[in-house]
Amino acid sequence: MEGVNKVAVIGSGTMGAGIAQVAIQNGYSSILYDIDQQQLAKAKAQVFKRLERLVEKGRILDEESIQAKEKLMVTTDLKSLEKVDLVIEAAPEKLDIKKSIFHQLNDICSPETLFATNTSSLSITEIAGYIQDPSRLAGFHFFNPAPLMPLVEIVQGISTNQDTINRLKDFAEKIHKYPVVCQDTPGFIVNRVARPFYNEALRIMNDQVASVEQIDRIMKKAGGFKMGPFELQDLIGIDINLATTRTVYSSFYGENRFRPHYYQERMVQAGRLGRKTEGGFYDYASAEH
Ligand SMILES: NC(=O)c1ccc[n+]([C@@H]2O[C@H](COP(=O)([O-])OP(=O)(O)OC[C@H]3O[C@@H](n4cnc5c(N)ncnc54)[C@H](O)[C@@H]3O)[C@@H](O)[C@H]2O)c1
Repeated sequence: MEGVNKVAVIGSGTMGAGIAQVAIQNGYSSILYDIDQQQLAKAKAQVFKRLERLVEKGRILDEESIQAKEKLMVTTDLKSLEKVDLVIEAAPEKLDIKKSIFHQLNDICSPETLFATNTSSLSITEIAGYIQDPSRLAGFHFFNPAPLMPLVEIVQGISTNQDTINRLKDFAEKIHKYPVVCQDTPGFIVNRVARPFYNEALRIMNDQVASVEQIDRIMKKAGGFKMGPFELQDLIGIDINLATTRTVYSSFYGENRFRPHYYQERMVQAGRLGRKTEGGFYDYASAEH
């Protein structure tokens, strides 16, 4: 089977914009699709700005930035994905949204198209069931920020075939990521390991043992983490993080060690989702954080 030449990314939010940037920087013509025209324009501007910053810092040449920009197309028309070789879906972490997207893509794309989902915690096996041939869908899980984080988990659902895994591994290497193949278990590897990092920090904060700032500082200074659990929740998006915790918890049939903390839900109810809303556990509108 052929390799990947043309890529589409579904959803132009935190992850989708970053994934599209990675693809165009590595020479892949890419279509970035979203239902929200304004968000698409914002994502395109963000990607262009990040490329320009890389030129300023001397990390890439001006010519490379220009070439990358030329490879990005944005659209709100799903039918323009007809001729792509690989679709990476990075829409919100809601099963019904992903279901509707893959149902439509199943009819739009060729039977050779590879399908990948960037889901953090939903079942790959279940999502694969939304297309006619579930063997050609796998998880392709980037980490935030996608242009910087080297790891990609390639998640094999029960029906995913080896050819799909091999083609995704090959693509991951071509975009200079480090692929790790794992099976379709709740939270895969990283998000399962990371649950207590967030949950226990929320409990410590809510029990007034230490403040948000203190916990982050201790985890960085004493624990050697690049970011503390609250800074990381703000970066990821508190809604996205809560959705992941909920799914891991229910997928393990309510195992207590994965139980979400209600304070995280309160933050979502308050609309404080983190950096994307200019406020979460920290404020971003005014502060230099
Ligand atoms: N945020 C993270 O740190 C992170 C890390 C790894 C994986 N993920 C996963 O990546 C996916 C996207 O997360 P995100 O943080 O980028 O979300 P986000 O909320 O930042 O962006 C989602 C985007 O999808 C768009 N969208 C909504 N409905 C759509 C539809 N029907 N079709 C196409 N686009 C639609 C929205 O307009 C928005 O631009 C989720 O599955 C999430 O679990 C997130």
